[in-house]
Amino acid sequence: MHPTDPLDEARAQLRRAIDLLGYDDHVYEVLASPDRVLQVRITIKMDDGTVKTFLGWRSQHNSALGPYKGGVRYHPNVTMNEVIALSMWMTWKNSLAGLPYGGGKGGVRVNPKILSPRELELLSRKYFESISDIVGVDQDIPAPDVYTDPQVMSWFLDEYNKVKRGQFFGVVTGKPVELGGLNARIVSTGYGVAVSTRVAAEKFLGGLEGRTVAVQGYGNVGYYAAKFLAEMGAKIVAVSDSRGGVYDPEGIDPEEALKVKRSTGTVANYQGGKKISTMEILELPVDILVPAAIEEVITEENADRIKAKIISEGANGPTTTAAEKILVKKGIIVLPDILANAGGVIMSHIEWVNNRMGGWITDEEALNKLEQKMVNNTKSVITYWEKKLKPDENSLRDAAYMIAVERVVKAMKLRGWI
Ligand SMILES: NC(=O)C1=CN([C@@H]2O[C@H](COP(=O)(O)OP(=O)(O)OC[C@H]3O[C@@H](n4cnc5c(N)ncnc54)[C@H](O)[C@@H]3O)[C@@H](O)[C@H]2O)C=CC1
Ligand SMILES: O=C(O)CCC(=O)C(=O)O
Repeated sequence: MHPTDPLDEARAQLRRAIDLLGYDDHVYEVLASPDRVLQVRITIKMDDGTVKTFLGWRSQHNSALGPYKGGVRYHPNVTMNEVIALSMWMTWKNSLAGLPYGGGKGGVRVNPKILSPRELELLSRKYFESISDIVGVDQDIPAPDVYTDPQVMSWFLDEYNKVKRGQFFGVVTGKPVELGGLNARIVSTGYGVAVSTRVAAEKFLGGLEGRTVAVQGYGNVGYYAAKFLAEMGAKIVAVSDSRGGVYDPEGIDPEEALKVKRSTGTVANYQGGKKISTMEILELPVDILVPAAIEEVITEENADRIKAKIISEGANGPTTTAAEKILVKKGIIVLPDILANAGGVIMSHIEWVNNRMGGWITDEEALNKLEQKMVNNTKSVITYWEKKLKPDENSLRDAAYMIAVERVVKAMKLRGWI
């Protein structure tokens, strides 16, 4: 599925940061592998009476800064190495965001779209029961990722509370409001992408007003990124999902595109404009490109044909290391995933703190906090890049990684681990 193993990509990024920071090889060795990966077998009885087995994983990469934190992905192609890579990216994302969390991630190799609601519930409960010994409010806190949502989080929470015989509402985030979640969590990753993009557009494009945007992937992150970017004055001209996309230079209404996706299964049926493939969307003549679907879509093969001036990574790992070298040469600004899509986990942290305090923060307060953090973090990464690196040789990812890795290494040293 991936041109290269995502774990190789994650390690190449780490290697680069370690070299730029001038750290010894042993620091790379410590961080190149997760602390622990648990593989679980999930067997369920399907509605038709057959018995099916699925594999799942929870990878805990590093906990120097705090409990492991990161989402759970349900996808037919997910692999253990992908989950490990995603958990490593969580370590850097949480560190860069200044959150008191380490990095973790989970995955189940399944196509949830073909499961009945009962089958999905059983699978979710069994997965969480199987990992319940290594997760916990102060240990490892899962959340939603691709094809998991607040309902799945509710089953996770309930299963954990049954197994542990208690009321541990902070064991997962991204829950429905009735179970201690925040409505703001749903919009938070896409909102964060939009805020970070706005800051970058102000700096590099003279503003966001009227700037054209293409969004690949129209799920939680892609839709809300499109919605908020449009509200901030940008013009959405292309959207796509796994079944295809649409390009209309006259502009696309994000709400209408969502309605079309909900009623027909894909945004490709949006009326007007022209149909495009989900890979063609990456090469359109737009100001801003938001990959918000899966890993490794911007590669050595297509990087040279990318015309956007800013790429804002809603997805985790959409750009390969080889592709990024080409983009840097072309002067394209890449807002790296660990910066641009941190809004979700920042909001998760607000939810977790609120659960632990028995608090009642409002969505408005939570979104204001999120906006502030995204603005400050984006500005800090850009300033670091301008002051300490060579913008014609180094990417913003280099700057983001250096800040993030340095914090983790300092914490490991303080704790006497290295
Ligand atoms: N949900 C969250 O809070 C966060 C998600 N992310 C990342 O954002 C990305 C998207 O996640 P969500 O929006 O949560 O997932 P989602 O399940 O809500 O949506 C995924 C979207 O991607 C599309 N898609 C799947 N395969 C595709 C392909 N090959 N080409 C084009 N589109 C494809 C799907 O049709 C769907 O529209 C993932 O990389 C995820 O790890 C990152 C940070 C937080
Ligand atoms: O909110 C969380 O903890 C999960 C976020 C996540 O999985 C991600 O940022 O990729």
